Amino acid sequence: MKNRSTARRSPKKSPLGPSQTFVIDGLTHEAKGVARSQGKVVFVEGALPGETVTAQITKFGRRFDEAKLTEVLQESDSRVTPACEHFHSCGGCSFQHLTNSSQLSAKSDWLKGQMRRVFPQGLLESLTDTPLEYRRRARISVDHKSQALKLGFREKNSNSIISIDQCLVLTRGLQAIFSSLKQELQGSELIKSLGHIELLEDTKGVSVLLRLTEDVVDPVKENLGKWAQDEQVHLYWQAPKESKASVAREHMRHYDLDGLRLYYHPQDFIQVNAPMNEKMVAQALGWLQPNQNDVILDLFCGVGNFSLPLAKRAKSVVGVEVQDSMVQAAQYNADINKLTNLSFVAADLSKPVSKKLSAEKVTKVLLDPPRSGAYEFLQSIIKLKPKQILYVSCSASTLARDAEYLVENGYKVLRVGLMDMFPQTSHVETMMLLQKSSKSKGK
Ligand SMILES: C[S@@+](CC[C@H](N)C(=O)[O-])C[C@H]1O[C@@H](n2cnc3c(N)ncnc32)[C@H](O)[C@@H]1O
Ligand code: SF4
Repeated sequence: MKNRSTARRSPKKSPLGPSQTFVIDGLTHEAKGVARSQGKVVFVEGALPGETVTAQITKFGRRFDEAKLTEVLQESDSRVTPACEHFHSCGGCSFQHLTNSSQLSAKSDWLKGQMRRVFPQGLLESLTDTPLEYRRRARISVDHKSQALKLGFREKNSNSIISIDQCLVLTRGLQAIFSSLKQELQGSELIKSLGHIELLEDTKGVSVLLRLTEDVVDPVKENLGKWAQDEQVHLYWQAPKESKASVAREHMRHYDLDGLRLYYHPQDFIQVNAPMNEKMVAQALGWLQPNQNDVILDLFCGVGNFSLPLAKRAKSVVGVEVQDSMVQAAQYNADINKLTNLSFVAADLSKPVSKKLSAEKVTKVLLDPPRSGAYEFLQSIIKLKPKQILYVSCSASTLARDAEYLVENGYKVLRVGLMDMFPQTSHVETMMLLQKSSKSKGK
């Protein structure tokens, strides 16, 4: 089976051209306005459909050019003043100049386009929650090149770090800790030994992980320890040679979901938007309708975010995950929540899995792969002949590719839902329910 590529070639860099006027008639999913000039497409960052703007070409390409917005001559009704003062320079958000409803319709139009082959007539459902203060995890970069302390995020279209004072998509708890930490680190010796900082907020509280690039003497650590005590924050230190911080069982993090408690290492994957995660898991349960006859495979299961809620309702669940440590955390979560119909397997799903994943016939499969999708494992899923497949995806293009393969192999797309897990950014989370069509029984 050949992996079908979804990549697009970028145009070559060129010096700025003269300012030109463009009429914008579309929007890419990365929030670039689309214009046409002398038969060629031009992407204008920051411009919106319906607007007339002036912009300078920054990159000339064979198929399309890219331009930098200089002035909006005629403004769209969907344009708003970005809530965050860093929006124009920070690479974290791309949609803050659009009203929330226009962001959602732009994402929805884009998703419909991606789904046109597998769900041509289908009505897209959508799940939303608060547009700001939703991120419970952030990775803060540290700039060592500048004299003044620079803690922040990557600049738009660049690798440079810009200093951030307040990030409005972070939970309130993380916003407060970020500014307090920034103050605390002013003039601290620690800065020169810091790779990056990870902020995290969950049911247990707020924590700060410091990735060290060189060893630090105890008094320096103790100073920050005092700050952490005052702020009631848990500190984790990742030593220079560690690929993951060493964390004792009692210092594992946890979050609550569906009446369950899920433990995880502070550097394990968890869904970053807690309210949306609750809604997403509830929707997955509503669409998949697990019942006492169901044997369910939860692929790319992490620490059991879907597996445990499914196991509360199904006959049995098997979770599969590549990282051994997450498999152990997932098994611990099953045990501590007293779920005995749930087991976990460590396996790399980008390769054929030699072991049998379930002793019983699998009736339903849930999969939630990383951005690259699950193309390599689709054949194995088809062989299991599940009645239903629920695909959760953070990349609509790989989802569309994988869904096409499943449709070619006897599945029908019943429902597609957009989940606005990352408001203000161009990222879209999607859920798709597929059912084995009755015609494909022999396959
Ligand atoms: C998008 S996360 C979803 C995790 C979980 N379903 C959740 O909701 O928290 C994808 C997960 O797939 C795992 N993963 C990535 N590549 C994998 C592979 N090749 N085989 C199995 N698991 C993989 C990651 O470690 C991560 O836990
Ligand atoms: S990621 Fe944070 S700092 Fe950056 S633009 Fe978005 S809200 Fe502002």
